[in-house]
Amino acid sequence: MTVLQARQLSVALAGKTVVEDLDLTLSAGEITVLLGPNGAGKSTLLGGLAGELPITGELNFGGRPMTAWAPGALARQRGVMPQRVEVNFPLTVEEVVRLGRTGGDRRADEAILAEVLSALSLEGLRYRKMPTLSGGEQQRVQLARVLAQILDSQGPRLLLLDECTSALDPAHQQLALGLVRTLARTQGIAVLAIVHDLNLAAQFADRLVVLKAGRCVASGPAEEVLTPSMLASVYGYQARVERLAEGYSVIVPVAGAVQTAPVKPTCRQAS
Ligand SMILES: Nc1ncnc2c1ncn2[C@@H]1O[C@H](COP(=O)(O)OP(=O)(O)OP(=O)(O)O)[C@@H](O)[C@H]1O
Repeated sequence: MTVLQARQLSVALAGKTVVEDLDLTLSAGEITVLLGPNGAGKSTLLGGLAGELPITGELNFGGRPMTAWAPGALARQRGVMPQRVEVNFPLTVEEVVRLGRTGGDRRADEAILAEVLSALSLEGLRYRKMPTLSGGEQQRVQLARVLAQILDSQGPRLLLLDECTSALDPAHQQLALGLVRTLARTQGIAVLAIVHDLNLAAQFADRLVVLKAGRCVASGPAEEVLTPSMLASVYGYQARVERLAEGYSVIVPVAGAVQTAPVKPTCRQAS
């Protein structure tokens, strides 16, 4: 089932069109990973889909134009995790996760709070103040907040995740993306996630969309899209793609392909 459909979508930033003419379909239960080099327009696209940046073109969510949705309803159906969230107020972990709840049924709020804290190994940090947490701990709290926002809603649901595992150690990356995948599958949530780690993308994506200079240059299943020629042409990255028995691929940099500029001494040597 299609949850989000964009046709000929363009997104502008500071008066400049950064993402251009993009067609995108996100389906219930699927994780679509958005790849592309730094500055390709990935966060800008997410900002456009999240309603934070001006767009042109067609954007439908749950079969209705995005603009037809009331803000309160959208908040229960669409969770957005930006790349950087700084919490400088002395809020506790549980207070931040509660921010994701729009209010209503208190018993449901408590149950969801306990569920997401447990699923992201945050129970022991529940009463800690945010500014005292490490970067990875804070990132897990932000993911918990976004999940708590939409978990018990009915109807079409969408998660937009901008590098939600960039600060996590490998075990917590597996925990977080494994949880997102399980929730997507069991609750029919459509997920669009920006992931720079190609191995995580290969492991967790049902579909990849590759952006370069604001345009989609490839899309499809990882085994079709993640090829040495795509990595070379899009990233200028020389790598092998090895298929594992587990059913996904790992990307291995080609030895000796790293180009480094010679470093010239800029300081005069002390004589
Ligand atoms: N506030 C801004 N004003 C003007 N240009 C901006 C602004 N923010 C970002 N840009 C530019 O827009 C382009 C796209 O940025 P965007 O953050 O969408 O890229 P990205 O693909 O998410 O990159 P990264 O992988 O580095 O996070 C970049 O060239 C960036 O320099």
